[in-house]
Amino acid sequence: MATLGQPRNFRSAEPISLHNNLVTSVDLTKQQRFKTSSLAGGKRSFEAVNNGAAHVLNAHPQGQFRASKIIKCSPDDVENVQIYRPGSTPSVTQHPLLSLAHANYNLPSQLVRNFEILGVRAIYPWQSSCLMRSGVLTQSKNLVYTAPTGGGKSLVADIVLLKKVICNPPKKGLLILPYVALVQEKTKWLRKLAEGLHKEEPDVPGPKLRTRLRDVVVASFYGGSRSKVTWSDCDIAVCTIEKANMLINTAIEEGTIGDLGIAVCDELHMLDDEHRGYILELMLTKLLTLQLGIQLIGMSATLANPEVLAGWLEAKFFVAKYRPIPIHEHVVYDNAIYPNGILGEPLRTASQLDTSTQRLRQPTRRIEASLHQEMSNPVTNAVVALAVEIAEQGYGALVFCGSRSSTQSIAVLIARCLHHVFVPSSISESRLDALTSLQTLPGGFETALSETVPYGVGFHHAGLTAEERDILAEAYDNGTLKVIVATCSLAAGINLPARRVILNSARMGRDMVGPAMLRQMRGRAGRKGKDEVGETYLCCQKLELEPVAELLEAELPAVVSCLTPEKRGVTRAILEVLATRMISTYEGLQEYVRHSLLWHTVPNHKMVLDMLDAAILSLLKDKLIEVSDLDTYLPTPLGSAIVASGLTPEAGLFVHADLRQALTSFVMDSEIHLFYLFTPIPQPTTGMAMTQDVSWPTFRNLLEQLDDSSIRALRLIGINPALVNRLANDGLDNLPERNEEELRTARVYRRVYSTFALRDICNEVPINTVSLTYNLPRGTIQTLAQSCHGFAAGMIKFCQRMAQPILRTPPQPNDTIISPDAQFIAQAGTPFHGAGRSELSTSEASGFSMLAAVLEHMQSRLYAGARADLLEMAQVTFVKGRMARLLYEAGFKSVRALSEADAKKDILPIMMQISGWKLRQIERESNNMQSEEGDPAAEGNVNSKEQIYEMRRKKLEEKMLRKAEIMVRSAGFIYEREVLRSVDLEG
Ligand SMILES: Nc1ncnc2c1ncn2[C@@H]1O[C@H](COP(=O)(O)OP(=O)(O)OP(=O)(O)O)[C@@H](O)[C@H]1O
Repeated sequence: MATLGQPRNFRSAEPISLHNNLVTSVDLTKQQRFKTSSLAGGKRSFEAVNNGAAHVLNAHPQGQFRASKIIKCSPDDVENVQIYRPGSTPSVTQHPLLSLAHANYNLPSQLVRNFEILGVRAIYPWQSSCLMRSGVLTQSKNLVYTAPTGGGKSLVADIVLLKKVICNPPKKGLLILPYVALVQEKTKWLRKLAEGLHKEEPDVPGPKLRTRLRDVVVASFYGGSRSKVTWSDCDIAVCTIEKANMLINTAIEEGTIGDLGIAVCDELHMLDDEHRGYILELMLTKLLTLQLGIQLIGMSATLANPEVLAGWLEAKFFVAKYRPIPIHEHVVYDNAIYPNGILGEPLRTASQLDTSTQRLRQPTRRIEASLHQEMSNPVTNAVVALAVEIAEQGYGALVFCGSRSSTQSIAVLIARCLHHVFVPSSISESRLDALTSLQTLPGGFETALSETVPYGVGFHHAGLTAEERDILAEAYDNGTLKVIVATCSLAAGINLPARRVILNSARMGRDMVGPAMLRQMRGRAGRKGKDEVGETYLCCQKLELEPVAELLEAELPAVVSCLTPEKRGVTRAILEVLATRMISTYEGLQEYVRHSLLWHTVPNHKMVLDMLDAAILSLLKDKLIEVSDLDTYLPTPLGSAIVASGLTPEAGLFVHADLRQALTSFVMDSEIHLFYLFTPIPQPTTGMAMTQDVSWPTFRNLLEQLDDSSIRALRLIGINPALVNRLANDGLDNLPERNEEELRTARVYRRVYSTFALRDICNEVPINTVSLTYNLPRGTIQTLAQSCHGFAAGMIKFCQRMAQPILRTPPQPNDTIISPDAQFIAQAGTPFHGAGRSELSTSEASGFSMLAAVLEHMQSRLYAGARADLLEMAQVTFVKGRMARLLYEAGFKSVRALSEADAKKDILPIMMQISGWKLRQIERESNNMQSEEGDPAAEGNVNSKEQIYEMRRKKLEEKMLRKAEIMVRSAGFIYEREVLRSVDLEG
């Protein structure tokens, strides 16, 4: 007989006993005893609901929609997750080194306390060995390490990073992560860990050394971030890969790179990511080449060759196999569940299932076929049944789907099956709260969520806005939602309470997921501190068994360099080190490539040196670098502008051509030309928006609505309205992209299409309308607006650099060797040679300076999403686009006026006006809820639809009032700041 630990939320207070370890999830759910007063309906017992369902399955399709039952069929059934025992971890009394307070770690006591507050009372033995044995904490050695997902890797890096930054006051730390969501999550976590921690730093310079204590500042840096914190203001910068590279470039150029004490790179396997891995490599190679003693830490759960990467990073390496919560894996097909690896042998091939031992052929459980048309597909039937089963027990399920549309449809099915599950009123209220938060988002919300969230189900994909995704992820994290159906956007590194991870097929889009992604997805199950049990179910069609079995057995591929000629090459890397003035000689460049992963993994070093020569030549040809009179390499203003704005050389040349054209014939009487210059150029790394297909009929309609000067601007940019007309009439999808010229043309048309969407956002068109007009998801539109913000900042920098003369530092004594090819070019007297040649004419430089000023003005409009007259107001929290306009029209034309407003009397009515459509939605939903649950009178204390509506309207009003109060306070702060600034200026 086994007993359960204290269950969460839905569970009875009494531990439930399991007979012979065979009690099923359904049995457990039947034993649930809790009183509820659900907003949605009556108080029928589980049995009543369940039995009733059998008889009237199709009579009330909405109310009686049921997930299929899962039935035990093997005596070895260990499916009931409750009987799994998490592996035990030795205690601090057994092993004193497992306490972070141990003198060997020499950590500030406040840091140890903060870890304890966050649930880390003892570290795992492998974490302790990794910290001590590698000398990483005591001797600042570089380290590459790997441990299974959820094995506690981040914690090791957190300790090293924080210790380094706190105990070496002048030093800063950099934490590099691949995704914005991870950057945000990690920033919050590190801020909690750094609470109450101080750095000692010199107070006033002088003969007497006086010090003061200063808080540790953790800041995040990512494209589209609105944070004003700079590198110099923070101690720990948590960044995406691209932002980290830009910070490092700036620090090298400004001579402050010596302040960097440690760089931690999480998800190190991203090195071989097709689009972004090479940036990680060229960045780490810079830090290695500098030889400044910057400590490098790299980690990942999916590294096949950590020793190679450790060799490259001059690091110790450490491999851990420990996972505090083991994951129990299953394969599901044809409505049958098979364990993978848990009953002995893992599943090696598909045929093994049919021909091998009885033990493996026999599924442990079966899922009844569904009578519902919507679940006739066995994969859908299994996914829904498995998710509903665990949600009914009160635990979290994370379901991964291959496409955005399937996340939504599966979530709706799961939610329909959960209609009958009763939940405590506190939970149903927090679900309604989450729904209200979604409904009050200024960018609108995905209405299908109102079918799922009240039943504890959400879906999550890149088509939703960031705010929607945040609300859903938070609601799932705090137990309000029990199921999240997501694309792989939620796969990497995220810490969520998923007891059960379910894969709705092993495909993401058209392709099979790779072994690394599969591990990442499955690794979301059973995370310490979030849940004590983890299990995964990979559901597939029978036809797919062979590739699925291969996938399950596949070894992780070795991480390789993306700087090879057939991938990204070394041109960008070489331009960056020259443009930041880190290197100026051929010898220096050779030294740089010798520090690359490419050099460490490609046996043919001559090939790497040839690549270097080819890159130098191509940069010279494109006039991005030049050879000085002293035979060193220098960046041209263009090369320097490209690096400062974070572009690739190729994208930089494209932008430069556009900007030069804008200088010669800028159409000032239309905004379209300016918006075009702010639209990120279509390339894979700039996000989904750039790769979307153009709807030619929409393009034609948009052109037809333009005035003459806008058409003139577009013609100058390269748009031919007759061609758009033809494409729209012929019903063609895309322009051909067979050669350079065609590629450029297609790029210009796609970019202009995005420009229209951007113009609409800045002209206060609601995001919903923009989404409908361009047939793009709201999340994509939001990503476009956000990436434009970063791109615009890059364009301004680009123009400023083009307007600045390049500072020429005197060469060092040994800085005289240039590559043989470059020498040849120099001797042949090509126009690339000689200082000053590439400097721009004064008129061109002042043209760029003017352009920078104009772009700077437009950047504020982009930021605000509002027209020029509303810019001041749009600085206020929650005042964006349409809200700014309504306040303006109601007489609040300045920040000062808003700061003096009465939140309840003046602002709340305006906010409720904006929420008119939300009220209508609430009304519709209240009607539905009431009618779905039958006759309220018969059910006793069920709320009437008016009561439901009124309750939700009040909630909405309360929420709006809170927002209005924040708005007025924020206006007050801004006004005060302005007054202080003007006093300063006068002073
Ligand atoms: N020693 C510990 N004691 C208690 N909880 C821990 C310990 N180490 C890590 N955890 C917790 O375990 C969870 C997973 O840890 P962490 O995120 O560090 O794993 P990871 O190996 O980096 O995972 P992934 O590869 O999936 O990103 C977190 O909630 C973390 O706080």
